[in-house]
This record gives sequence, C-alpha cells and structure tokens, in this order.
Amino acid sequence: MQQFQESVYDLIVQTSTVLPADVRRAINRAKEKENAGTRAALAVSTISDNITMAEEQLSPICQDTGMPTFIIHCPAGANQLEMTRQIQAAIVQATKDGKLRPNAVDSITGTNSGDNLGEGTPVIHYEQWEREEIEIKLILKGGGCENKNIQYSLPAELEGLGKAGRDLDGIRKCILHAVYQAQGQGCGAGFIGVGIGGDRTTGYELAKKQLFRKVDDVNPHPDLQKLEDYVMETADQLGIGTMGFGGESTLLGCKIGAMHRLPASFFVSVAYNCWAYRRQGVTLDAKTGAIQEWLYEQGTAQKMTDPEMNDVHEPDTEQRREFKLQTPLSEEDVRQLKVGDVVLLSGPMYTGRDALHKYLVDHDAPVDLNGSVIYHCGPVMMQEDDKWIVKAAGPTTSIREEPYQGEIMKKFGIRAVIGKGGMGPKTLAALQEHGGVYLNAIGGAAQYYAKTIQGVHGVDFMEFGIPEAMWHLEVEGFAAIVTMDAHGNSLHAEVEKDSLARLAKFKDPVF
Ligand SMILES: O=C(O)C[C@H](O)C(=O)O
Ligand code: SF4
Repeated sequence: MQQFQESVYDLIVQTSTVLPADVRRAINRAKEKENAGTRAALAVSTISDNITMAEEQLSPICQDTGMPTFIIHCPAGANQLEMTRQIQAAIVQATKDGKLRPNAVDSITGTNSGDNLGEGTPVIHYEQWEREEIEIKLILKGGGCENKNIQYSLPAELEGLGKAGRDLDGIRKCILHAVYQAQGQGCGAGFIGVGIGGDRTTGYELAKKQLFRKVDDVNPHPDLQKLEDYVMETADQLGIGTMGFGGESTLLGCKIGAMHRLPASFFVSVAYNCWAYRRQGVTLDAKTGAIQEWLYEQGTAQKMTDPEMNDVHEPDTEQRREFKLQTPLSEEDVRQLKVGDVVLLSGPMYTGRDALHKYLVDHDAPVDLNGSVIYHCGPVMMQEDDKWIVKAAGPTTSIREEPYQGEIMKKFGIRAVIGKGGMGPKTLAALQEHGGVYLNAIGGAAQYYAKTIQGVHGVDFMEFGIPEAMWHLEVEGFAAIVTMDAHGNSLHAEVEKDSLARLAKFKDPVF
C-alpha cells in the first residue's frame, strides 16, 4: 500500500481543481439556456471561465473546499486504520499545498486547526465488498450550499404549495420547495440529491449519496425516474436563474433515492450542491494502492464551450451601465449606483466574514474603514517566503452577516459590501439611510477573482484562522453587479417574490 497516500492526494487535487465532465456538460447546457447579455448569462460565463482557469492552474475551483467526505469500499482484511492515517496525511499535504482551504473549526473555541483535521473531519465511511480492489469516492461540498440543505417531515404545509401529504405528490412539492428556498444563496444553478424515508440521519445520508450518481444516469425505479424528469422540466420555470439573478437555468441535476421509514415518520431530505459540484473517485490496487481507474469522466475530456458561440437568443433588454470606481468610495460614488449596474473596483479592500462582523459590533477596527469596501470572502492563502499569495478568493454567502451589517456600515463609514446571495431588509434600509451599496460577485468564481488581486498588504486577526482573518487586499478591475442599491431596490427581494408566485403555479396534484 506504499502508493495509497499518493493516490488519495491525487484524488483530492483532482476533485478540488478539475470539475468532472458530466458536471461541465450540465453547465454548458445552462450557458446555452441563459439569454445572452443578461446578468445570469454573465454569471454563467464567469463560472465557465473560472472552471477552465482552475484546471489550467491546478488551483481550487472554489475557495471553500468543503467538508472532505470519503466513501470507501474495500475487500475484507484491508487495514482501515492504516488507510485512515494515510488519508489524513494526504489531507494535511493538500492543505499545505493550497489545494484545500483549512476548513476545520473547533465548534466550542472557534480555533481553526489549520490542517483540515479535527473531531469528525475528514468524514470517512468504510464498507466492505466482495471485490479485490479498493474504491474511494470523494465529495468536497462547501458550507454555503450545505446551509441550503433542507429536511421536510410530511405531512407539511409549504409556502406557495399548500399541503404536502405522505405520497409521491407531497414529495414532489418538497423538492420544488427545496429548490425555491435555496434562491441564489447556494450558488445555483445547483444539483440536488433527495433521500425519501429513513430517519433524520439516514435520510440526509441517502440524499448525499445521490450526489455520487452521474449527472446523465437514469433512475432504475420508474416512479422516481418520472419524478426526477418532472423536477428537471419544472424547476427552471421558477425563474431563479444562475446565482439567483433571475433567469432560465435554476437546476442542473436531480437524483432521488428511497428507503424504508418508520410508520410515524416520513422525511424528505434534500442535499443542495452548488454548481461547483466537486466529486471524483478512483479504484486502487489493494496491494500497492496505485490508481487503476477514475470513476467519473475527467474534466479535461470536456472543454467549457465558448460563451460567444451561444449568442443566439433575443438581444438583452436589460440596460447595463458600467462604472469604474477607485476605492475608498465616497457617498456620491455609491448613491449614483442602481440595481443592475456593473462595477469594476480598483484599490484597497478588506475581507471580513462571520468572526469579524461579530467582533466589530463592539470593538474598534484595526484600520480606518471610512469609505472602505468589505469583501465577504474567506480565501485560500499560502505563504511564500514572507509574502502571502492568494490561491482562491470567491465570495461567501452574505446573509449570515445580516444581523450585523447595517450597524457596522454606519459605525465605520463602510460604503460597499461585496458578497453573494444578497442580504435582507435591515441591510437594505441601512444602505438607503447611510449611502451604501451591495455588490454581488459570482459565487465560486475563486480563480477569476484571485486574478484581480494584485497584492496582499497586511492581515489582522490571524487568530480567527485563515478564512476568517481580515485580509488587506489591493485589487484591479474587480467586477461585481449591484443587486441592492441606496434607493431601496433589491434584486434578491424581487426574484424571491417572483419565484414564489411561479412556485404557486405548481400547487395542483401531478402524481
Ligand atoms: O466559506 C466560503 O468561502 C463560502 C461558502 O461555501 C458559501 O457558499 O458561503
Ligand atoms: S461559495 Fe458557492 S460554489 Fe463555493 S462552496 Fe460555497 S456554495 Fe459552493
């Protein structure tokens, strides 16, 4: 088994950096669907470029490299303790090499272990089988889409859809609702795995296992096949679109599994995976640990199509204004901006997410934040000599900062926040009152944004861990779209309202 660790390392690197071909084909299809020139088309074409950049640089597709979860099948007698040790060593190495972000945080102390090892992480499931080889499947599912997983207990009353009973039609309603409630926060268009039945734990496990199916496979169970086809035909009609910008492509895949349940329980569990659907697998020679075969078609076999090829739709009706702005920003700079404008920022900006927002409520900031731009981002960083290098730096889900954001903007004079998925009414009111703007960057486009970062000028709060520290960045031409402005407009609120009305059209029984 001398090559086992090296093979696991290769699997981790491939999974984090090269999106498999079946996922790429689904994203290419989405690109064809989104109307050329719209915000959603811009988002999907950025996603597509980002996939190619990550592959070329063998760098993380998204900065959130998720909770590494391994499913291993091995012959009887294979040494699981030794495999676990070697997997842990491969994880540590991949973290050192900037292929994984240090993502293991002590839930009680808040300390990041720094090497992705910790209580319960990585997740490794072993199962024995009759075959001679070892099979390892790995999924790297990030926190933003994980937060959009949802579990229903039937019967239930669902927003927009009414009663959902303990039958196939009730399940149908849960699935559509699960897609609706994710909006743009899980970096859609996404893929869903659905687990019907089980208990609360095994139901979610079954849902996650569905994410290991191939995008183009066909469900062997005829009823579930019909349901999958129905969901795929219907979900896009919700109009949530890429990144929740409103548009034609809302769901890229739906895989459903079922298991027995207790008479009293009827769970429908949904695992939502973002477009950055990073899962791969290998079979290994059980004696040497060498890779025999890759389980999913490797991404290098499927190029991302050229966005220009798809300009076959109606011309864009959205008026797009473009602003090149230098940071720090003035109140005038941000008050002129309206929802739909594209902003290209140059100059200093600061990263800040959960730990920093909580801290700033009752502490001073370490730097002058007047006119500043806060980027909701937890990057992958590497230290070379005494310089910090940004390896991946896409936005994180902003809604988590909703309790703090408005207050902090006013307290420190912050003029813009960049994130993804949008924020709520408290922040919207603060933008209007104080003069601020919310800029939506394209979620998961970690290589695309890393390229705009010209330098790292400092860092505060390293004790929060790399993703949560306050990084002082210098950017050039950082592009984002205004989705909440200082005039009380929020694209997110609009899309949510519109998609709820569309959801209600699917109230009547189908199955
Ligand atoms: O933690 C992150 O960097 C992002 C997270 O996956 C998110 O989607 O919010
Ligand atoms: S930022 Fe978006 S693409 Fe990245 S892990 Fe989170 S949900 Fe997925």
